[in-house]
Amino acid sequence: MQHLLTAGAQRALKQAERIAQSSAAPELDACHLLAALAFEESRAAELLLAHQIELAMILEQFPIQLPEEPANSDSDSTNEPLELSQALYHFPALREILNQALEQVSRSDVPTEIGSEHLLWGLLTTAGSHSEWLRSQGTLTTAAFEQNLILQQRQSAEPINVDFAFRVVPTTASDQTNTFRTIDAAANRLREGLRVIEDYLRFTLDDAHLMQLLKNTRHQLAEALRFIGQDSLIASRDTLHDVGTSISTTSEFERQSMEHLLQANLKRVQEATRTLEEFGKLISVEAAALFKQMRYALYTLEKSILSCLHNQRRLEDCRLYLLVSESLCHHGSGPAVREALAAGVGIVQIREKEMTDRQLLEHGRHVREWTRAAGAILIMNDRPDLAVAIDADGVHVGQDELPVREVRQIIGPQRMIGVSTHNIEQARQAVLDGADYIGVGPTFPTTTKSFAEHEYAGLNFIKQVAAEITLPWFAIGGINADNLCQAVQAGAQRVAVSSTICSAPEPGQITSELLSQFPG
Ligand SMILES: Cc1ncc(COP(=O)(O)OP(=O)(O)O)c(N)n1
Ligand SMILES: Cc1ncsc1CCOP(=O)(O)O
Ligand SMILES: [Mg+2]
Repeated sequence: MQHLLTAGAQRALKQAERIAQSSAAPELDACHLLAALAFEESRAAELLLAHQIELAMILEQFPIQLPEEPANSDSDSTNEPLELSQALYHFPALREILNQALEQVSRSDVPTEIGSEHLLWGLLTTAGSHSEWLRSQGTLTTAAFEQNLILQQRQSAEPINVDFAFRVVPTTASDQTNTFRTIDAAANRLREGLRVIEDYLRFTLDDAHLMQLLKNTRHQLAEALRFIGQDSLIASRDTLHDVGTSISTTSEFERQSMEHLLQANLKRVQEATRTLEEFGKLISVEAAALFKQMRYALYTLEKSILSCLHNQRRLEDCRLYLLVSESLCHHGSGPAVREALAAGVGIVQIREKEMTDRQLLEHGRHVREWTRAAGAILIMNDRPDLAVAIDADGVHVGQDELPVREVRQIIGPQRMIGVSTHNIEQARQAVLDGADYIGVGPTFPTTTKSFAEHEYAGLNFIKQVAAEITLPWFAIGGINADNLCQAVQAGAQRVAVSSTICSAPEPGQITSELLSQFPG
């Protein structure tokens, strides 16, 4: 069977060769490929960034010198398919890495070409200083990597491709100066806008995860500007004669709220990256590619920040989340749900594993009536289709169930999506995927759902999430009136329980007891 390499993987291999040459290395080795993967716009680069590994860190660690000249797009043409056997022949020093990449591809249940992400997998799983270093950095582990790989494959994101074919290099001195001048102004706008957003994330939202993502964008800007040339930018700057500095609209000085200010700056940075990308194409394709990556990252960041604010408002009064299962309730789920609602539960999930669809539909419609009457939120577990059928407010999905983007297609833009998470990487990913809230656990041992011993995320996971995520989240798993205070002390502002309320002889009374333990 033939195994082909994607255009991205081919580009990375060729770039690795160029890096080995410019570094005056006796031969191509793994660290050159690592730098090439981070350098090239590729799925591997996205994965590295997702795990907080940047090109600058690689350059600091390994004796690498990047080529001064950008890659020549003609000689690096990647239109010809490249077979693995050819790659093994041309790059014998990378044989083990290519073989590992092939092994990872063979695990996929759909026919897949060997992409840059598989080369990165090869780097991570072959022995050497490159893999030792990779594992010691950021959050990259083989498990986390595989998880992300699956997510990337599921999302099958189109590779971001800058339109190199239309590259027109400015020829006159005046065109060159004006191009650098435009880039300089846009870079300053971007830097300033990023700073405003960062300060908002730091002092108002207090979200360390989103702040880190924004910081990554700032580093990327510095990296991209290296391809442009700082000296040319400064030399071309002419603020005194910039007609834009004297034109201002009153709207520039009006900010009705903190959120308005935030949104204006989110738009500002996106516009600036677009200008950088377009004018950057005239100077450096590498820089243009990085600007494009940044623009996409900023769209995702905007969505994550705004969704965080929106969902904080939606779940403001929800401290206690009840997962109701008929089999756990002594007197039937009806009395349990109604009593818990009367005592102040703000959100109810229908979690039934045994009911037929017809039963679920009928039961769901009843719970919908009770929750609506109480002004509470109703979530359907596992089943986006039934969430729509009973007009629930949302659906909750686990790590092995439909991903957020598929669920969104089924339930529409208004309903909420909750995602279960069992470690910090999953929690960060759920925020970026567009979850409206996350379940965080299991916190304590539980008999309601089986977990292997090692799967107990415990209070440490609660602490990690509390330290960096402000999208609403619920600590879950084995929480009762005796241990709830430990979850709260670890940083949980919201908790989800099932058996503690369902199996209680007086569900209303235990609900009040749990609620009374939240501060304020
Ligand atoms: C709020 C909340 N958090 C976590 C879960 C668990 O979901 P999942 O992992 O899909 O397991 P099941 O509940 O479906 O068995 C949840 N349901 N709710
Ligand atoms: C569904 C689920 N997901 C993580 S822990 C858990 C069980 C929650 O039930 P209980 O509150 O009875 O432990
Ligand atoms: Mg589930």
